[in-house]
Amino acid sequence: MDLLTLKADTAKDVLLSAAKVGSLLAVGCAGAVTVALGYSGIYYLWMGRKYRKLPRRKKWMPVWDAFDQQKGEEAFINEFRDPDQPGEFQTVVDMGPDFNGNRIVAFSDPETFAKILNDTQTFGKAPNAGAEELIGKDSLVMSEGELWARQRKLITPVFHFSSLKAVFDTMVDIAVKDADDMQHQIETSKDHCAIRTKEDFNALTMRIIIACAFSSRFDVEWMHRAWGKVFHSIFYFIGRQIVGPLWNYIPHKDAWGVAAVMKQINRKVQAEIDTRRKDGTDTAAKEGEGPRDLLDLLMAAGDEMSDRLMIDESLTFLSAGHETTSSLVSWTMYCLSKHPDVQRQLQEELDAVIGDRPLTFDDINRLEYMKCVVKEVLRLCPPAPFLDRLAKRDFSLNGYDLPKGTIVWLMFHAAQMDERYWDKPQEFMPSRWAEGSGTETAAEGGATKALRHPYAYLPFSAGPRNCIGQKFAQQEASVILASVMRHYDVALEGEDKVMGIIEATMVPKNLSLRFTPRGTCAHSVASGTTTDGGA
Ligand code: HEM
Repeated sequence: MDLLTLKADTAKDVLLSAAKVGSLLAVGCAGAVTVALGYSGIYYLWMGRKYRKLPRRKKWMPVWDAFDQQKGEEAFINEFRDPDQPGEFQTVVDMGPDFNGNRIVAFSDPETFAKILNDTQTFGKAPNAGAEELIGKDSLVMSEGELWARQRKLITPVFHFSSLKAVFDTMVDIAVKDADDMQHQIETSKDHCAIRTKEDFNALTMRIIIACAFSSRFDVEWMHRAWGKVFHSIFYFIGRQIVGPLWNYIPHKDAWGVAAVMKQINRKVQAEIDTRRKDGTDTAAKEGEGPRDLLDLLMAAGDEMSDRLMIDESLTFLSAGHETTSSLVSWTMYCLSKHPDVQRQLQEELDAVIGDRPLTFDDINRLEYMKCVVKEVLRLCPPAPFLDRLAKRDFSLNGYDLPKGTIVWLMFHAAQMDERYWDKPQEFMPSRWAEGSGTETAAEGGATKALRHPYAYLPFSAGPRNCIGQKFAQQEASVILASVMRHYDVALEGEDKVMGIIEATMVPKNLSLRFTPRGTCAHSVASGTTTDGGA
């Protein structure tokens, strides 16, 4: 009996002590969190005084935009319009704090873009924990300083003219096969049309990058679904910024789910590189037996590149190489569906330049009107509407002295829509790019109109860190457009509910397009908005 009482007393004591320790820990943690929050608050207010002279955005916290995706990119940039001159944009706006506490300041004028993009000592890449994990912090896109410079030098030849020429036939084969699939759908559907959405163009550009960069060695359907999961999950990237690596262990599809998919993608790319090493195909490419694809070129680029870097660059090709181009193709098809006369002019050019024979590499350069159409789409609906940079030291811009740690946003889309630099910026006018129209920038070899500024048009950014894959993307978009538009008309399916929203790029939400053989569908090319320049 005594023994039992003793045992019960001991158990009670243990429970009481555990409860005491527990409450002490809870109080300790709460205290630590309060002190940390208090300290951050004071620090934030202290730093905030450095931004007080800046014009503030009406809705101050950019954080809410991430949760408020439905309003679309156009509504977002319209908030920056100058209230007194609605055709122009405010050149500088204090956006408020980012998720990690850094203050965001948005700039919208070309002069400032030029200063920021060419000063890599002051403005570095902005931190993006999720993206770093996805494509590696040492990859060309994410790295900085000497590591970046070395990689840029090594990778530049991968996108040389000769490489683009080498992958041209592969691009054409895949685009033609897709156009043939459309024909099959048209013949078998009761409406005699083929329907395409943004997802379909996404699968197509994924197929092309997997063929050009990895000799079709990955399962396209799987890769398309896997990247789709990652890109559609904005909360993964927000969660990683706020919570850090612990976010990857939270049992939710936008946390652990995305982290697991990214690991699988990584493993597949690693396995492909290992296989090439084992089979000796990397050595064959190095010894001049002819590289088959972009990964071979990368592996032949030099022994300086570790396996890890090779994987990171391959992941960059896969991610940057399909989502951006599919946005460009989707937006172009959308604009053509809204402007039947532009569509007709493009088709007439395709007939005149290519006729009935297969598309060749030289044709792409001769399709002048198509180039104008693509340039205009990149101005009006840019897949990369803005960029961010982190200030590595104190800086002065637009008459404001701002501190190290500021995140600067470069609002390319705003400058591309600003009346100070563009005639009727709201209108889709491919003809503004025609030679002799006076609107080409100096960088493109044309005359610079007083109205224009070379940094008022930056779909691929500019300066040392401009897009290395821009020629590849333009070639790919041209091949797809030529292969489809020479045979089919495009029209919107149903009402126009399309709006640009930001995922990994700016994508057309609610896009559904109807393709019919040329001239067979009265409402496709014969109706709709009528002018090059219509609203
Ligand atoms: C329409 C298609 C594309 C658009 C609009 C686009 C846009 C951009 C932009 C704006 C940047 C600058 C990013 C920054 O500085 O933060 C960039 C960088 C980059 N892009 Fe593209 N891109 C496209 C297609 C491609 C393709 C097809 C590839 C590769 C296959 C590619 C690979 C890269 C790489 C590696 C960088 C980083 C360059 C560096 O930091 O040195 N891009 N792109």
